[in-house]
Amino acid sequence: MAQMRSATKLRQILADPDKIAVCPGVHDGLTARVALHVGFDALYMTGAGTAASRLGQPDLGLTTVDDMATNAGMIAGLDRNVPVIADADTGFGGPLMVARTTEKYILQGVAGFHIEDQVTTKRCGHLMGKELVDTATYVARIRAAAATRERMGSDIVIIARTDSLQSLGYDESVARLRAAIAAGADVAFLEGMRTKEQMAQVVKDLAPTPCFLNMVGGGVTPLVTSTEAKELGYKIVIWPLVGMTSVYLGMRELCRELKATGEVKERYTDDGKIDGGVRDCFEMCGLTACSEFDKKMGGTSFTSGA
Ligand SMILES: C[C@](O)(C(=O)O)[C@H](CC(=O)O)C(=O)O
Repeated sequence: MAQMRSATKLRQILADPDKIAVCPGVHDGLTARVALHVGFDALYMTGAGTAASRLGQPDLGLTTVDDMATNAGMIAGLDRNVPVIADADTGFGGPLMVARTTEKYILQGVAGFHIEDQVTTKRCGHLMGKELVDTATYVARIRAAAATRERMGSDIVIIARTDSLQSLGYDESVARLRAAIAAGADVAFLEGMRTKEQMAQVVKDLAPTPCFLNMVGGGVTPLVTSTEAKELGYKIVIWPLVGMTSVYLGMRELCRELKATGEVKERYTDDGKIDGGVRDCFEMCGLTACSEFDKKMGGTSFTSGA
């Protein structure tokens, strides 16, 4: 049976008045596997986490389109039933480059992606000193993405992000989002909101276009629960740093333990099993499914178990 495209699935969530896509941020195969295992309807591939995990660098526009598209595609391929929304930063250049970016994201099986109006040497939306391109340049990026979607017969969800709140204020940001919607964006993302009033207002001002909410721990936007986000009218809420923060804290804890004591003690579940040991991690990544597939296909690598 043909599988429904992940973008179509994401569109169904957007169209369902009872639903909101709650997306943990993931940045690699393992963080994506954990999020899938816990059971989310959609995932978010964070650019910040991709820069940190693949390059060991902060979110300053250092990743290339191939860093991002390859990472997004690997994550999207782990479970094609779960749509992946991926960060596409500025689209990585002018209209021609944005078209290439869009094509790559579509071919990688990404369900939705966001493009913003920062200059190419962008930075995290929650840092100070962001610089913007003008509205015409921004709209050309969105138009190029929409034209590429059309040319490829794709229904990938285009999310227009604006970073203009910081320097140009609310009214100009809403005007930019309206212009992006007119150019073919499906979803609006006002980055760096500072008050709950703004968070409520933008949903009303842009209705019926669905809105996207970014919950960054330690960022400038007040954090609300996913239930509150839904009550405010948001259709997608991302928690982009879930993967990056947990790897950072977990890695730091175990490194400190090893440095201080010369060993890392086993962790146990409540029922006394080793937690997070080698077998657990491999199972998380599909060990049993791999060995069963091999056997079913007539392979012999796992006849004596694994
Ligand atoms: C959403 C975001 O684009 C990301 O890369 O995950 C970042 C998150 C971050 O750097 O804190 C952003 O908000 O710019």
